[in-house]
Amino acid sequence: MAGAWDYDIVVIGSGPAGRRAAVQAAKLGHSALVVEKSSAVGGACVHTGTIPSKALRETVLSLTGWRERGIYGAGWRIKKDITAADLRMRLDQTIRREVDVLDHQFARNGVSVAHGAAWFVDSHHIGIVSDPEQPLRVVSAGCVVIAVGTRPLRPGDVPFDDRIIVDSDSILTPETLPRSLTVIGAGVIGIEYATIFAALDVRVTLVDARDTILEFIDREIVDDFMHHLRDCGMDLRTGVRVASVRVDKGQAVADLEDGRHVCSDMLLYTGGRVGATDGLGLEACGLQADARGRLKVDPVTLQTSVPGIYAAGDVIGFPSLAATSLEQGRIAACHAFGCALPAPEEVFPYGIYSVPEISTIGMSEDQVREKEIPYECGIARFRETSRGHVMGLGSGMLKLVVSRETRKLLGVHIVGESATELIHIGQAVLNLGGTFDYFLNATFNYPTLAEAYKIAALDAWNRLMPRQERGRAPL
Ligand SMILES: Cc1cc2nc3c(=O)[nH]c(=O)nc-3n(C[C@H](O)[C@H](O)[C@H](O)COP(=O)(O)OP(=O)(O)OC[C@H]3O[C@@H](n4cnc5c(N)ncnc54)[C@H](O)[C@@H]3O)c2cc1C
Ligand SMILES: NC(=O)c1ccc[n+]([C@@H]2O[C@H](COP(=O)([O-])OP(=O)(O)OC[C@H]3O[C@@H](n4cnc5c(N)ncnc54)[C@H](O)[C@@H]3O)[C@@H](O)[C@H]2O)c1
Repeated sequence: MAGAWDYDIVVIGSGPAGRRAAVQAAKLGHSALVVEKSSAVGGACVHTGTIPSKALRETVLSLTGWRERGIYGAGWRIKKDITAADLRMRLDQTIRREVDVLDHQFARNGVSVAHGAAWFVDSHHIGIVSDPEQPLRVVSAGCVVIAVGTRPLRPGDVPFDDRIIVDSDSILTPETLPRSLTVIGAGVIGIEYATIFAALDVRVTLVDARDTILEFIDREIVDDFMHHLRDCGMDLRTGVRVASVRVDKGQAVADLEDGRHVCSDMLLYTGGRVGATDGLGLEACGLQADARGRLKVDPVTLQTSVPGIYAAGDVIGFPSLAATSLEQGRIAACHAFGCALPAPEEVFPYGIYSVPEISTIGMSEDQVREKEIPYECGIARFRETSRGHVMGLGSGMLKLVVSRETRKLLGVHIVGESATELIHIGQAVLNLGGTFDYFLNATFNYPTLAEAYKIAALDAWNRLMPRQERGRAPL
């Protein structure tokens, strides 16, 4: 391919999907150009999504002393008056470091970067405008990866002013911290921000049209989580739509369809996201996005209906995670250059960085029941572990779902401190097709929260084996 085009591959967007596609292509010996319309690389992931929300969470947990309250009491605070500037400081520093690492990664691997908005002139030519004063640059490409991600959905009837009515981008730069916050949309983004602000002692009301939240998570874990939300004073209103949103006397007002109104200092609208495909000139290469701006691809190769044009990351929809976007970028680049495709992982974890964290992998109890697989569960509470005592944890649980017939691990579900890290132990056993005997027989570091795996496995074993047979059963 080399020589026929300016670049073997042009990647539009420098988020997780674009970054991984470009570096993978370079590692395979191909020339790659990343076009990024923002002034810094990293995508929504680094600048407005994953990383800022996690940095904000970490700042709130450390400045409030939230993790220590189990020891020193609910009134414990590290810093009494936390300001918007306090939150911004760590966030800016984290973003700067992430951008530095990415710039260096591109430079090291010989990936070229052009800052400017890209669009299709035709299926092998990409126009780039970096500055309206500068002439248009057109580059030719052997293949193209569309990795433009998504942006917050901003319905026309919601009067966003990025001060009182904000979305998940503008909530990162508040002038002052609100004393009360209404969050419309209890998807993952809404739940993460609602719980982060609740940990700051902000009075939070969370509204969602659906009757239940986090439908894809095991119900027992969600019930435990909901108990936390209510315990920290959050007003949770499910099964009710927001009819309209307005600003009245400097306050945000959400008028609910059930006739009630919710007033607060700030309102965060997190009712979904749309693919950033408008302005890409997709018609010039024969592609069309759906109503939510998303593109259809072959799920195995990530190639669109136009040969040589791929799409990866949030722009192709579910599961819309940084973790999966990275892998999709790699798969697209490998396929583009005829390299053997890595077998896709059978199951991947979900991590929700709410306060407390939730993480899950494999089948929930409801899913196992639906499939009529004979099963048993084992549960461990973090307060049963010595590490939990040392940390002052009064809550947190780990649940294993195992097959009665094969003893295979079917699912792991965790709510509580370090859930998003602990899940990877279960992921390894699950993806290697292991049984829960692994946890029964393994020696874990002590004291650790990982010990909860052993406690839960013993609980499952107790339930599986009638008491009189336990002495004869192999452990
Ligand atoms: C608040 C929030 C929290 C999140 N938390 C998590 C989490 O904890 N864990 C997790 O796994 N995922 C999380 N996500 C999801 C994660 O951020 C996304 O899955 C990931 O960023 C998607 O990567 P991407 O490469 O598809 O696109 P993006 O990261 O969105 O990057 C796309 C890039 O393309 C650029 N672009 C767009 N159009 C053009 C154009 N025409 N020309 C040039 N450049 C263009 C954009 O400027 C942008 O830089 C979160 C998302 C949000 C919003
Ligand atoms: N930790 C993570 O992995 C993480 C974190 C954040 C985001 N993400 C990704 O970002 C994506 C987008 O998340 P999201 O939370 O924006 O979208 P979402 O579509 O998951 O949730 C939007 C919610 O808003 C509700 N809603 C919409 N309009 C409403 C109205 N008028 N009144 C009441 N409720 C209304 C919907 O019922 C829905 O529950 C997710 O798919 C997720 O994969 C992942």
